[in-house]
Amino acid sequence: MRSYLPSLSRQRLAHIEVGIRLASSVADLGELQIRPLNDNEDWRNNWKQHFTLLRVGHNLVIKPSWIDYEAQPDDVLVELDPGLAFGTGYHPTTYSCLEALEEKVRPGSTVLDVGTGSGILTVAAAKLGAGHVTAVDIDGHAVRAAQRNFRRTGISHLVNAQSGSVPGAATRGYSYDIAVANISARGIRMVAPAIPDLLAVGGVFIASGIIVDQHDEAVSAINDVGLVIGEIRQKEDWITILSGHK
Ligand SMILES: C[S@@+](CC[C@H](N)C(=O)[O-])C[C@H]1O[C@@H](n2cnc3c(N)ncnc32)[C@H](O)[C@@H]1O
Repeated sequence: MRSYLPSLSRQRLAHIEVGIRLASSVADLGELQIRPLNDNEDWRNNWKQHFTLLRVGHNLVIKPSWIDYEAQPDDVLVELDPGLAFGTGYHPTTYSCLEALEEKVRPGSTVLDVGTGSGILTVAAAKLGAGHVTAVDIDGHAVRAAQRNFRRTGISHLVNAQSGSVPGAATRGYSYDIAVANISARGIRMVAPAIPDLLAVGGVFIASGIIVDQHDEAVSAINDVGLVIGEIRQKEDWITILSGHK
C-alpha cells in the first residue's frame, strides 16, 4: 500500500511512523518505507505508469482512460480514471469482485455497490448489462471521481450515486439482484444488517475486502444477519464471500 502525506514536521512524521509500526505488529502490513518526494515530482500522476490495460475473467477489459486500445468484438470495456480513489482492478479484492460480477450480472440486473471508490464495479456491472446501479461511498471525493467515470463511460443515466452508506442511502425501495461491498471485515459487519432487506430473493451478496485473518469475523457478520454463505473465494491474502437468502 502507498500513501502520500503533505509536508509534515519531523515530530508529526515520527508519530505517524510509530502508529504504522504498531499497526504492523498486529497485521502484516509489510516493510515500512518513508521517502520524501521532490517538489517537482508529479506524485498525483506517477502511479499512472503502473496502471495499464488489464483483462479480468472472460471478457472484462479495464482500460485506463489515457491509453488507446481498439476493443475486440467480445470485450466488455471498462474505461476508468480512478484519480486518487481506490479501484483500478489490480487489487485482488477488486479483481475477485469483477470476476463475480461477470458471473452474476444478467441483462437488466439491479446492483448495489457499497464503497464504490473509483466506480470500477459499477461501470463493470453497467457494461455487463445491469439495468440500474446504486453506488454509495462514505468518501465524497471517491463519489465525485466515480461520477466522472460514470459520465465518461456514458452510464450516468443507469446510476444513482450518493455519499453515504447502507443503511441510510436512498435505495428507493429497490430489491437488488446483486449487492457488492468491497470494504473490509469491519465494514461488512456495519453494512450487513441492511443487506437482507435490500437483497432480492435469489440475489447474491458479494462481500470482499477481507484479509484472510479476518475470515471468521466476516463469516459471522454474514451469518448473524441470516444470510447463507454459498462460496468463499481466496485470491492471495484476501477473501470474497458470496451469500444469499435461505
Ligand atoms: C477498497 S475500496 C473499494 C473500491 C472499489 N469498489 C473496488 O472494488 O476497487 C473501499 C471503498 O469503500 C469506501 N467505504 C469504506 N467503508 C464503507 C462503508 N461502510 N460504506 C460505504 N463506503 C465505504 C471507502 O471510502 C473506499 O472508497
